[in-house]
Amino acid sequence: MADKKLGVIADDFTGASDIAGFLSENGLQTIQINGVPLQPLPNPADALVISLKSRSNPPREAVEQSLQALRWLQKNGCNRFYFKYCSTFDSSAEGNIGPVTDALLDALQQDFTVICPALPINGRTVFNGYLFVGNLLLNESGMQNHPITPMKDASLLRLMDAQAQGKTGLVAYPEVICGTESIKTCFARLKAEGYRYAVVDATENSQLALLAEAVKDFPLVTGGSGLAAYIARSYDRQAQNLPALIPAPGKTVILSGSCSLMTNQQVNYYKALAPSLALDAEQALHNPDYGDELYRWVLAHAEHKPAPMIYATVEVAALKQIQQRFGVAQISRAIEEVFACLAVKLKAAGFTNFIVAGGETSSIVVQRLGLSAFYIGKQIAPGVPWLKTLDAPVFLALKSGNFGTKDFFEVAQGMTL
Ligand SMILES: Nc1ncnc2c1ncn2[C@@H]1O[C@H](COP(=O)(O)OP(=O)(O)OP(=O)(O)O)[C@@H](O)[C@H]1O
Ligand SMILES: O=C(O)[C@@H](O)C(=O)CO
Repeated sequence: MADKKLGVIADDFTGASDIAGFLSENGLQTIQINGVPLQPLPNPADALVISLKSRSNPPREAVEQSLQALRWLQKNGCNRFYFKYCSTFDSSAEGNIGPVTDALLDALQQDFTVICPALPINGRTVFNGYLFVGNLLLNESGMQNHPITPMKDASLLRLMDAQAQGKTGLVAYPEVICGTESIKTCFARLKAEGYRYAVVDATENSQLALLAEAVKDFPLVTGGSGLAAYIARSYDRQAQNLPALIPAPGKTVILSGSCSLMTNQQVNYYKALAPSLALDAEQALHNPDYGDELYRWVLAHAEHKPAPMIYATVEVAALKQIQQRFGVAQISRAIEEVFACLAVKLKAAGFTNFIVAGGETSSIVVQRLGLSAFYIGKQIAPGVPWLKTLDAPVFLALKSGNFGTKDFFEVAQGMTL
């Protein structure tokens, strides 16, 4: 077990840094990589996390990218794999989680795996196969209004049945709490009955610890970052001391492209502390000079402490209006594009610390910054570590939409050296 190198395929960049943060905090030397590299990584690691931007892609593209990632991880010594998706099971109408899971199972010549998005520390729990956010069902939690992947059903069994080739069964709470052997017996029964995936209930970390033990010999596990933390613990490494990876003081910017409930609170809180500018959706779509205008505004406020913020974040009613007016895909892409161009210009102007909110937004920003890979630093909030690029003093915090408390942007900057 201890000699198995873990290869993670994450379907977005905030999700990748989420799992990388938990692996690292629980003792695994972890490197997060931007996409599928062209060459091997020289740096030693217990876990390699490939960040893809495949969550909202057409399923065929997501499958292709995930298989490329798998092949690269295999070539680079990984012999145990984790498909990381969102703890709120974010998937498009067609759904990518099912097809990618099927493709990875086939490539690894396996016929069974688990589905476990639970992340209790951030309020994501699974009971009787239903996914909860706090005490609300997923489809009543605000996630039903997600800009790109609205989640209208909380049943993980139904969601998987709609997306995947095989049958999905359940390992229910009473069987989980009986312990690892009980979970393994359920797996054996489900396999014998022709099920290909087992949704596993988990309402607390203690159940994730039992599950981590039960999947010890699985070549492929799928889930959120909660289970991964316990898989890392089972490697029995010493937890790492990470203070060196807190960013040095430097020019900092906050780019918020998330419209989640929590990001709305974080943006509102931060607006009272620092210069902030709302990104205008229409300008993003129609004004080719808009990125330059935002760039000049950020430069004019570069010395302010705490750092300036550009935000596209709006509440759900405004978001719906904007989407109806311009089209969901068009406006999402246009806004992401503006953030990406802005980040590139700011890096060229000497900005070193980027705090980005939103998975799609973070993914495009990091892709365009062209940073190859990252060491994992301290967690600012559960699931959001500071990242430092392998080869330059550039630091990133990639915040998943609903992660962090309302003072997240302030707390992140308070951690600089
Ligand atoms: N004002 C807006 N109008 C329309 N679309 C917007 C607006 N602001 C942001 N968006 C788009 O909404 C999407 C938000 O997705 P993103 O993944 O970045 O955030 P999130 O879903 O909250 O984060 P996560 O996936 O980490 O939970 C992006 O494509 C972004 O461009
Ligand atoms: O699992 C989560 O909630 C996050 O890491 C994520 O994937 C958000 O994009």
